[in-house]
Amino acid sequence: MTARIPLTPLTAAAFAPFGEVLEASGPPDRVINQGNCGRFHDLATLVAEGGGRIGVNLFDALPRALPYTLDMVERHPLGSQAFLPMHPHPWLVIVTPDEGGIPGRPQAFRAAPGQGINFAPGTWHGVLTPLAAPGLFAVVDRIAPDGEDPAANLEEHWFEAPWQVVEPG
Ligand SMILES: NC(=O)N[C@@H](O)C(=O)O
Ligand code: NI
Repeated sequence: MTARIPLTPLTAAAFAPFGEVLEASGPPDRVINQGNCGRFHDLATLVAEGGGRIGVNLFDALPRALPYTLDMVERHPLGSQAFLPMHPHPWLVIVTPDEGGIPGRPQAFRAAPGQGINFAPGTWHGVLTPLAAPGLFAVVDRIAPDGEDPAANLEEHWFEAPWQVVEPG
């Protein structure tokens, strides 16, 4: 029997050990543009160490279906990574704690439409996982310096036995 990970709602509190949730909830930090816009200010801690710099990318990812087979997680020791959906659908965010350099039990969150996330450096996570098309995201992460070994900022862990991310209940 494959180990099952039930989906839970994405909240800032639950995600806090792994990074930040970016969402326009509650009153804005600032009202700008002659009162026509609410600014939710400075929501993510962006990190690019080791000679890298912060950059903005677009990811167009194929949608996945539930139950979702999680066979690998990865992490980026030198930089943060933010996933900002450019679509109105729920999507999947998977993280695990680090247990002496090895991923622990995964946690799977259903991100609501309008919720983005920022992984702190070194956070074990599943790769970008939309649940509907278009799987279009802005991704703000570390751009490596020319000539850097791709392994410098990408560590992968393949599970001996995959996990199944399932609907709760
Ligand atoms: N490989 C890449 O740029 N994306 C991954 O880091 C990911 O988390 O999707
Ligand atoms: Ni990543």
